[in-house]
Amino acid sequence: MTPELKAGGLVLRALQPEDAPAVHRLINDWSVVRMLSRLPFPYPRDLAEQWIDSTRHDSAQGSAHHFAITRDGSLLGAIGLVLSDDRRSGSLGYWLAPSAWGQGLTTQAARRVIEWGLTVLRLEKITADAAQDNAASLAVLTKLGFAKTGTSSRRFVSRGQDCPIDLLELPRTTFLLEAQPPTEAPVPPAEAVPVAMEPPKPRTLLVVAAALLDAQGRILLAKRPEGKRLAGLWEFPGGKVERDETPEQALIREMREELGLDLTGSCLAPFTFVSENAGPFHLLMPLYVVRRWRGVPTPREGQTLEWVAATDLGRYPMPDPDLPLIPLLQELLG
Ligand SMILES: Nc1nc2c([nH]c(=O)n2[C@H]2C[C@H](O)[C@@H](COP(=O)(O)OP(=O)(O)OP(=O)(O)O)O2)c(=O)[nH]1
Repeated sequence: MTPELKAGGLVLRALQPEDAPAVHRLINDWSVVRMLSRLPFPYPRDLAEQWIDSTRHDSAQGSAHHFAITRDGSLLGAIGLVLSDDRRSGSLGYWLAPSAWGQGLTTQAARRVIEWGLTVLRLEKITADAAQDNAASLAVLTKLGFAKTGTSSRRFVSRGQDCPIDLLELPRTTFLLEAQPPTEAPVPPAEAVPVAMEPPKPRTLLVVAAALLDAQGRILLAKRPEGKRLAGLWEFPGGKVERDETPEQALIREMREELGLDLTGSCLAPFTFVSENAGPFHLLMPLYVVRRWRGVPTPREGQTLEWVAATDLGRYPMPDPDLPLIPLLQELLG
């Protein structure tokens, strides 16, 4: 299913039948239609209804995800990812009403959809194309890190002619490596910065996490909320170790802040650790196994919580560094 995503002040959500009048009004504009290859001009009202229906069907099948781009409840445009048959790549398409142009909104919406596609859907790359005279769209794609892979030509129904198009591609690694570091990542003290102008080394981020186990041996996973880095991915509850904390103190604090649990006096059994390149930083994450605590896990930071059997862990999209933990936990709990 197509989730709701947040991007700055924008809400990206599945299209609804009630959107048809607004979709029709906004697309039925020469400056929009002339850049969309398959649509006629004038754009008939029933095509808007048919298109919305088809997006809902695609979403149920998982073959494509189309989002209405909305701000304060008003529809401004749409953006979508059509997946390849093997579901390893997605083709990005979008349109925005002229009244919303020039505010960076397409870039904002596209960045969030791309991030979601590359992390939650685990796509390997995103492709896109644009008419060569669509300078605004090509600028957006370049800003997002897309690189031109070739050219082609396509029939534009509204223009009644074949037009040259640029083909572009954004590999998963490019996008994830260019992601901004989290704002609260520790900054090395000034005296530790070498004077020589060497390229900056990846910073190591120390994060503690817990595999909380219930009486049936299920593990508590938390889905990262919209607005955070890696939103929509499932993780082991935990967080960054502050400068003056031990990992165990940090874990006790995080469990209280995130889940309302009291772990003081509980056995915090070190299980294993992750040491992985996580894009903008290097992640060092000890994982503790915890079977006893006081309180009932309650999502206090907008997360979604689920108790998951070890055998089902693979069904929950997780950050890359967590993947090796899955077979280890399955072995522990098998
Ligand atoms: N808690 C947790 N974090 C993980 C896991 N896997 C993984 O890559 N991480 C990353 C995501 C974050 O970049 C970082 C955890 O930091 P955090 O949860 O305290 O902070 P955050 O980025 O959510 O953001 P913020 O609260 O500082 O805004 O470690 C995991 O299984 N559990």
